[in-house]
Amino acid sequence: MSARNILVVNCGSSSIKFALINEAHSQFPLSGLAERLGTADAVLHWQRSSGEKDSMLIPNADHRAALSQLLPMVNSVAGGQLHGIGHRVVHGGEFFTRATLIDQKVLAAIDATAPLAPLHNPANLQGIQAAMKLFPNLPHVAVFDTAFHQTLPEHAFRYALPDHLYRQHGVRRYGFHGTSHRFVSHRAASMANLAVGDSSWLSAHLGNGCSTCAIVNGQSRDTSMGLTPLEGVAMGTRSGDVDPNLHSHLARALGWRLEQIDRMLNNDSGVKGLSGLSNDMRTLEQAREQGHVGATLAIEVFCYRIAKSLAAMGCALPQLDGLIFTGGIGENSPLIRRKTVEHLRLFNLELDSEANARCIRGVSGFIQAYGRPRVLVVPTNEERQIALDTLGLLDA
Ligand SMILES: Nc1ncnc2c1ncn2[C@@H]1O[C@H](COP(=O)(O)OP(=O)(O)O)[C@@H](O)[C@H]1O
Ligand SMILES: CC(=O)OP(=O)(O)O
Ligand SMILES: [Mg+2]
Repeated sequence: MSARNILVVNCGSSSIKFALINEAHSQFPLSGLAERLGTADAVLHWQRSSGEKDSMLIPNADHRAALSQLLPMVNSVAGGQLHGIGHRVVHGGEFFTRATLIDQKVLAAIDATAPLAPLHNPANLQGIQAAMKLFPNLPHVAVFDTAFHQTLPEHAFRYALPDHLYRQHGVRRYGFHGTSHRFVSHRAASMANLAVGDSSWLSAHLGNGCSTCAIVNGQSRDTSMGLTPLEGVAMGTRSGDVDPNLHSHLARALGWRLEQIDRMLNNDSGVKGLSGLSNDMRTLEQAREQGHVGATLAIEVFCYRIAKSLAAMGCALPQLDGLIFTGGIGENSPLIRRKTVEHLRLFNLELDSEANARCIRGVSGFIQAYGRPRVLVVPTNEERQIALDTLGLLDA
């Protein structure tokens, strides 16, 4: 059998990453990114393995409009030979502990979990439905962010709430970004010459959504996100942890409705809310350089909360083999890495500033000042991991 082509579609909250992956080659024949979706600056970038790049503006395109531009391009590069499509799905609840072939029942289950991931599952579903329409005869596979965290021990996944809320209503911590935390912990182990099955890591996935994770012997043992991708550290537009009484306070004191509170916490908070400027870390870093007070504060809060969350994750580790930075911010921002690690002196962590500056734009490496504990920058590759999981399912 000749090497198979898999298209991976990763619909994030504000972006679509896509990659055409051939199982025999490490390079992607075609990959790309549609970003700033839903804004006037929406743009589609793509790149061939030859290095040839191009882009086009797609003003105000949503996920569906962006996909209808890129899917025919993918099919043509694959010479009409696509063997399957792997879709990132953020919330799989307790229904899905591994990659799953998508049928009407699976679509309904993804839809049913949408209220728990309002920024993501609807985008993921749009991606799946648009792709299924264009390629009705291909197998479509869902790979869930939540699946890797199904190994959390019960003391980590339960909230201190009445038992029936879990038993009857599934109210528990699920965790997200599992595909990324899994991928980077495998890479980190191989970079450090350690066995995945005998190593312990802290991982910080810092993108638009941000989460931390404790990984022991290849399994997730705790993670900062919970029932929904809102819990945990501060993010681009999401608040992360707040006092649970905030909801009733806003309702009683200010007369806010639930939808208003939801929108504020998911869309108008995080570094965007704090800075009053943007959710884009590049913009905030530039504004901070120019003395913008809100951007400066947003960056301070962002880094302190990540450090605090990583310190808490340390409870789940028998020892620390290394701290991994990944995601758009984790892979590209020496400033955020430095300011985060400055709060982690208690763990004997310190960065080498030259190594820290060098690890940007896809360059991986060790950035700690001394031998141990290690601090690593590891570009995530959710797309490759999703393709591997998709092929694994097609083989099974
Ligand atoms: N050079 C950079 N410096 C700082 N932040 C960056 C840089 N490049 C990208 N980012 C940030 O990465 C974030 C997006 O991360 P990404 O993982 O692509 O997001 P998503 O969660 O949508 O997949 C944005 O806040 C963006 O500003
Ligand atoms: C779960 C989540 O937050 O995903 P993203 O980082 O793509 O927004
Ligand atoms: Mg992401």
